[in-house]
Amino acid sequence: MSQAQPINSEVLNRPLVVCGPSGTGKSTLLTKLFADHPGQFGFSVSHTTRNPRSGEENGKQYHFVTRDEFMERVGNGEFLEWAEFGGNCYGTTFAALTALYPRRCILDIELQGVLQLRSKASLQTPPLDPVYLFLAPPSIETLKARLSGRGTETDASIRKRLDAAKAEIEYALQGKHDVYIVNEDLKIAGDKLEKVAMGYQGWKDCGDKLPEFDVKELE
Ligand SMILES: Nc1ncnc2c1ncn2[C@@H]1O[C@H](COP(=O)(O)OP(=O)(O)OP(=O)(O)O)[C@@H](O)[C@H]1O
Repeated sequence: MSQAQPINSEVLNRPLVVCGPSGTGKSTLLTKLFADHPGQFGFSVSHTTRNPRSGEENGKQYHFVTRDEFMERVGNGEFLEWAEFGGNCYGTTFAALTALYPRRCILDIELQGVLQLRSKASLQTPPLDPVYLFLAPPSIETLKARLSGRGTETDASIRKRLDAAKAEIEYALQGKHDVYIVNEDLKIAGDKLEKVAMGYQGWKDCGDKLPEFDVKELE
């Protein structure tokens, strides 16, 4: 990707929401994007009710809060998305996003978070206008191979991820994202992600057509 292409500065104010099934390659591609553009992008610091682990600092890895404080913030409508896992609450506040300015905020959130963000973003003052990007595997077979090939998951965890992948792909097939990128070749997908994330000219139309997935293969 040529660095000489003009950057559309308006689009950089729009949070970039990177969606896609676990194992598609989100972390791989985002790590490269951040390394290629230091200081350009920011990840928000989430709130959690879980206890800090040794070495964790309040405000750095997480904002550590009590359940009462968390629920008060929920009641105040401060979260763009939140969920409870394993007895603890985790969530992203709108304030955590705006704190990143002028860096472009990148969110890597799951379907539940995307749905919450969709219903709340336009109600903010000023309204948030996220760009929703779906990173797709080239096929379900490849997704399964990448998940098991990573060597980080137990069989149970792979099963859970494939169930979630089914919902993610079914939602993507409804055509609700702004851009779709198929991660077949890392270099090609990385160049497209860079174009979208940097708001380079033509970013809206650089995406791919979704492969014809048979989601039954995920059952
Ligand atoms: N284009 C590609 N070609 C071949 N292998 C790839 C490609 N993209 C990613 N991989 C490999 O697939 C595996 C899954 O990638 P990665 O961990 O980035 O997925 P992820 O979407 O971030 O998953 P999670 O949401 O679980 O963190 C990794 O082992 C990675 O090296």
